[in-house]
Amino acid sequence: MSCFHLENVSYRYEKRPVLQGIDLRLEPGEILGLFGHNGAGKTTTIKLILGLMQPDGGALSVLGGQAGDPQITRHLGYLPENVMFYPQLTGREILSHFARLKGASVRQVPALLERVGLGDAMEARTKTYSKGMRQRLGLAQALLGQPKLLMLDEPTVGLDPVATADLYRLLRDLRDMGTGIVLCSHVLPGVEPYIDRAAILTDGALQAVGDLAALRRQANMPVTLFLDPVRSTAALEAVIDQGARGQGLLTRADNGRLRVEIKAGDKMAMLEAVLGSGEVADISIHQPSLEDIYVHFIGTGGLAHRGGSQ
Ligand SMILES: Nc1ncnc2c1ncn2[C@@H]1O[C@H](COP(=O)(O)OP(=O)(O)OP(=O)(O)O)[C@@H](O)[C@H]1O
Repeated sequence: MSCFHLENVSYRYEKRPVLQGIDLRLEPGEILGLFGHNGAGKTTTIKLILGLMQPDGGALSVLGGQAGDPQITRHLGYLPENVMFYPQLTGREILSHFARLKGASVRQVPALLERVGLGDAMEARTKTYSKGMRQRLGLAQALLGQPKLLMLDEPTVGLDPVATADLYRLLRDLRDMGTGIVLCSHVLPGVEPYIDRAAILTDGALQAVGDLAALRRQANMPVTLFLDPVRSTAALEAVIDQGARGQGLLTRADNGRLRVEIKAGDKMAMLEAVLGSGEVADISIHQPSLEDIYVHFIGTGGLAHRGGSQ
């Protein structure tokens, strides 16, 4: 049973379409990164899955049932982008309150607070919490009742690098125990090793979905080779020109190294030609990163998207 399945889903606020033809599925034990610029439609997608709104078109199922059904909702965990808590209550009191609202056992509260690193602060009022501590409390709230589907909106905002790494480790553990996780963000650096698949959303439409290898294929971006010559960059360049067989590669000498951009499918043939020549002392290969791919799909309109159409 999928954690959720959106088929050709669309949604409009008043008359303005904000999601169009969204096909997206999440399986248990998988972390999906949902990436997009401000206003791309990430939060709207999550709200539909939570059942807070109904799609205007298409079909949506959540944990095999209907979004918004209380029997389904109790198995969902959600960390909103901006978490606010009653300042006069302690972390333990707040989490206990949310546990009662969710119909989850209050007995799990201390262990959950320990798990998110708030064990020592659980009896302190949240007005004394730092932003990162409030974010951790929000995460504990999302983890109440061992959700089968966990959705996190910008979960690393306010976390320092150590806390961010802790969060990703925790998400991995949950994933390994079978939880389906959606991680919404526009902060891409560092997230790549922790997600199984990424979905890239712009202006309410999915541009690409898949694991990193699939996204690289879809983006069809060049691979960059950095080559250190044995004798001279000119001699090495001649080898590359020959290996390229007139394909006109983008080659640039940089600090005594050659930088070559080549289609992914031509990479191995070029490497063989270069290695066989005896002209290369060292090679490093740069594959497009998730960030490169994101920028590719967001396109040159990336800056124009900042702030969305809000
Ligand atoms: N309540 C609302 N009424 C009208 N339009 C809305 C409402 N909420 C969101 N929108 C619009 O819907 C579009 C998608 O918004 P959404 O919040 O889903 O984007 P997002 O990808 O989560 O953005 P961000 O990264 O800034 O949180 C935006 O253009 C936004 O202005």
